[in-house]
Amino acid sequence: MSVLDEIITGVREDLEARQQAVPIELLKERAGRAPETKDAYAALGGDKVSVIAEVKRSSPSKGALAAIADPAALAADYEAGGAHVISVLTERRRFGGTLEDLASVRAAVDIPILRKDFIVTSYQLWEARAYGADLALLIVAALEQNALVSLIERAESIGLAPLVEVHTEEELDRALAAGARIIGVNARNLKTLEVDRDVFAKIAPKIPDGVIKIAESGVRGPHDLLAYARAGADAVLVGESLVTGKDPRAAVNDLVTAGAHPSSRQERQS
Ligand SMILES: O=P(O)(O)OC[C@@H](O)[C@@H](O)c1c[nH]c2ccccc12
Repeated sequence: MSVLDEIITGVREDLEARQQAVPIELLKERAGRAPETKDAYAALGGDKVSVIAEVKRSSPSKGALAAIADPAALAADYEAGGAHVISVLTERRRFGGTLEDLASVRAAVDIPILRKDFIVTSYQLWEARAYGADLALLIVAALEQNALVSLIERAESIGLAPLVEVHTEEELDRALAAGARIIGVNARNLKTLEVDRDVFAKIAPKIPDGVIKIAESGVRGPHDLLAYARAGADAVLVGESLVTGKDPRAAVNDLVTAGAHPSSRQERQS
């Protein structure tokens, strides 16, 4: 079994317990009372390279990263540093996240929030909406094509922007065929956990104009953001280097400043 398969097996078990505890009708009611979602396309658009800052306690590759007793305070720091979107890991077993983290971050920031999890059923999209997310991650490697198509449609129909994650050209073709408008290229292979920062540059030229391109994983600082920007990234998604650093607000601000710098834009256009 690959790491991804193991994670999904655990996710399905936890999901079953939540489905027993909270019937979908109740979740839909709660989602219906949630405020309108924030515009993720606007937050990620424009000439700048946007920064998506992640709340992540641990990872399958590195184990414990940071305790993060107060995810809302961390997210508020990210926002104060200029982050454009916050990503909240809600997977419990390998990443140490919860839906309560999502709700408390929602109460603390005004920018759009991504629910980062291994979404395999629409129940999880309703959860995302009920707990305050504006975007939901859909991982192509974790989904059959018909499930991918229906989850994209369902997400959009309830006001969530789907961020569709790929790691190979074949997965990109599936994402595009399914109608993805925001595509994340993960430098980390979720089946082996290896990081290859060159994957973005290989895949990005095949993503059509008008589709938002996000480079995920492996950003250590402004240097990596600029390299991804030169390869065509509209945004970067950064976790580990922010949660393990001393000053997350300053670290986000350094990234945001690099992403706003005109020289990086000129390089991107040439
Ligand atoms: O911590 P990093 O290397 O900055 O990576 C962040 C993010 O890209 C990573 O957490 C991630 C990308 N896709 C995922 C899918 C599931 C879980 C986690 C992820």
